[in-house]
Amino acid sequence: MPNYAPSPPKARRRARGLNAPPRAAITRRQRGNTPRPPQGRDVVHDPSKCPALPDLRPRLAKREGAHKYHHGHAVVLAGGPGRGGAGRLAARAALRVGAGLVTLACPPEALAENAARLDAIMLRPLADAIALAALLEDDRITALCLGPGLGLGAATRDLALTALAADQATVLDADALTVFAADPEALFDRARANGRAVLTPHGGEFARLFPDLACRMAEEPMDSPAFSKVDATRAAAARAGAVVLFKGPDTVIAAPDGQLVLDPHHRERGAPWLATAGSGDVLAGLIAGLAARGFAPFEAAQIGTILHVEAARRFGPGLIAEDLPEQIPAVFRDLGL
Ligand SMILES: NC(=O)C1=CN([C@@H]2O[C@H](COP(=O)(O)OP(=O)(O)OC[C@H]3O[C@@H](n4cnc5c(N)ncnc54)[C@H](O)[C@@H]3O)[C@@H](O)[C@H]2O)[C@@H](O)CC1
Ligand SMILES: Nc1ncnc2c1ncn2[C@@H]1O[C@H](COP(=O)(O)OP(=O)(O)O)[C@@H](O)[C@H]1O
Repeated sequence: MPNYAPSPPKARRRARGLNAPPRAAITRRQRGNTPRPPQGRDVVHDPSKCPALPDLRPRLAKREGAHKYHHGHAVVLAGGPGRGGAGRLAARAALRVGAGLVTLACPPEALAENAARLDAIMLRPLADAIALAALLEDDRITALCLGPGLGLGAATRDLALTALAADQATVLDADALTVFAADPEALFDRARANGRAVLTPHGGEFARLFPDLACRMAEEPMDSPAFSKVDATRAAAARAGAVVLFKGPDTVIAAPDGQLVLDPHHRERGAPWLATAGSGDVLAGLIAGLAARGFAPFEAAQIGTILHVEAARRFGPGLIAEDLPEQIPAVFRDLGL
């Protein structure tokens, strides 16, 4: 059971290392005497106005006269019987965000369960990594999402490595990250070669893939400035050769080339109702859907994060993960699409 009693300062700092609070809550002493302002390629959006969204309006709109394949085909891998909910949430999000087609690929024994739950989302049996490699030879498939509900066995590892050997943009989340805890370099080698991967860890997953960076974030600064979530995310992206979206109330997104954005919402426009099971699966699906539509991985991660928070804020209290994809049409309407 989590302990909500006031914690002693050291334990509180350690907790912050894995899921840092907004920087406003970090004292000057914790940051060290020379906090590093955003520099170089850092981009920090206006938190209250989300200026990125109006700019994106024409690009998020569906082109007149285009057919479904012009908007890309996202494939989401789902888990076995009884474990398909996470994949279905991701697939629903990918479809709502505008991918022209979305296919849920699941172990053959889970077909009946998924068939009973899906209509607009297509369904396909996928036995193993060999079958995935064959599926991804179809170059009309433009993005892949895997991890939610997949489990922590060798099969998930094989699926992730196979996905990254293909040409599609690939979003890896949840079990597809945790399964590499013992040898993250195996994941990073393939992600670097792929060049179009997005990793979406929460604090626990980040610490499994980048334990040294998580430890540095948790350390009390002595003589040098504190190592922040921004620093850690940038270092992680460079190491992994992938876009890293480090989730939380203060989401940070970094690309391997040093580009970095903070979630524009995290201070004035927070969405604490997002702390609910499955909301991360929806985010992974939104990013995959946007990547399928042709957005570059770093951009898909940014836009997906913004739409995710806007959808949560639009629904408000009582939000559960299923509600998020259903809010996307309203968010699009708010944008004037
Ligand atoms: N509706 C569904 O079908 C859902 C399925 N899910 C799937 O269930 C499987 C296992 O999920 P788990 O929740 O057990 O795995 P997690 O890796 O999320 O949680 C395991 C442990 O990690 C730590 N942790 C979790 N979130 C953290 C955070 N933000 N910061 C720091 N530490 C954190 C906690 O100690 C937790 O006990 C995954 O495949 C996942 O995709 C979940 O996404 C929830 C919803
Ligand atoms: N307190 C919070 N405020 C805002 N967003 C949050 C908060 N807690 C979690 N989130 C967001 O909710 C999502 C949770 O994802 P994740 O931890 O992967 O959950 P799950 O595995 O259950 O899907 C992430 O996008 C994260 O940024």
